[in-house]
Amino acid sequence: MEEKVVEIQGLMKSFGDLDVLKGVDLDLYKGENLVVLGKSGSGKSVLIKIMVGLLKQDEGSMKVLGQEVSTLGTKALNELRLKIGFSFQNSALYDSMTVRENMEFPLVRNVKNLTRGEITRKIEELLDSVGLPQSINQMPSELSGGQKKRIGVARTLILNPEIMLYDEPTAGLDPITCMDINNLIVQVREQYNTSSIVITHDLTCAKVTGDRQAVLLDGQFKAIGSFDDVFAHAKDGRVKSFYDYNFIDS
Ligand SMILES: Nc1ncnc2c1ncn2[C@@H]1O[C@H](COP(=O)(O)OP(=O)(O)OP(=O)(O)O)[C@@H](O)[C@H]1O
Repeated sequence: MEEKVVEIQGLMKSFGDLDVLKGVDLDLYKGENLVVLGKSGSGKSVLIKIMVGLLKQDEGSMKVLGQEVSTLGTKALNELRLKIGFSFQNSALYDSMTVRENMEFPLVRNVKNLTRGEITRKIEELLDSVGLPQSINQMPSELSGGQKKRIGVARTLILNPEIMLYDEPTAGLDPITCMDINNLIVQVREQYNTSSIVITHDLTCAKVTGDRQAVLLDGQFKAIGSFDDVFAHAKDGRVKSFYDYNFIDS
């Protein structure tokens, strides 16, 4: 049987009168790229925050790597978070640090007893994987938006996460750079054997990167499956309209 790295069952979360998650069920399998689609305000970030223990659900279960997140204490939660790589929408590089310093930062903070040589080798290997070995001494301000995203992904990978979370990875990029980032997401899974959740509004990104698509609508996943199953044969009008309103270059 396929191993589940995330298991979500009956998850509910409200803020006052606002019911955001109304019984969410979803599994992420080891080694898969799962795309989460949903319009703005549908609860995608709330779901991710519950996954990394920044918010607690009202009801239901969120198991990550076999552990019920809401029951974890600070130490166990910090250990779990180290296994989850979060690639932010704006790439979240420190502007005052070079690429090398940006990459070193999570390593020095979280991994003890690494020699200078080991740190440099690791940084060079990852910059190579994202196709930017020459950028090591550059400042973020000298990089394009797409290059910053690549460095952001490389920095996230430096702690060998088991799960990658990509938040709007192609937002604000031109179509060719979007394709580069989509291909990078596919490559990362193959090269590092990560399991990933890709949050996006971009259906081309969804199609290229996702093994499965999950559409969050009205507080629940209304459709989960392959791109064609979810969209080509969409029965729910709201899932279909999500497709119809997006440009797709297929
Ligand atoms: N801490 C909070 N307190 C109160 N309401 C919140 C809180 N966090 C989120 N919400 C509300 O929950 C709803 C879902 O928000 P969420 O950020 O998950 O949306 P999203 O799907 O990630 O949207 P986007 O695509 O725009 O990022 C929104 O109506 C938001 O205002």
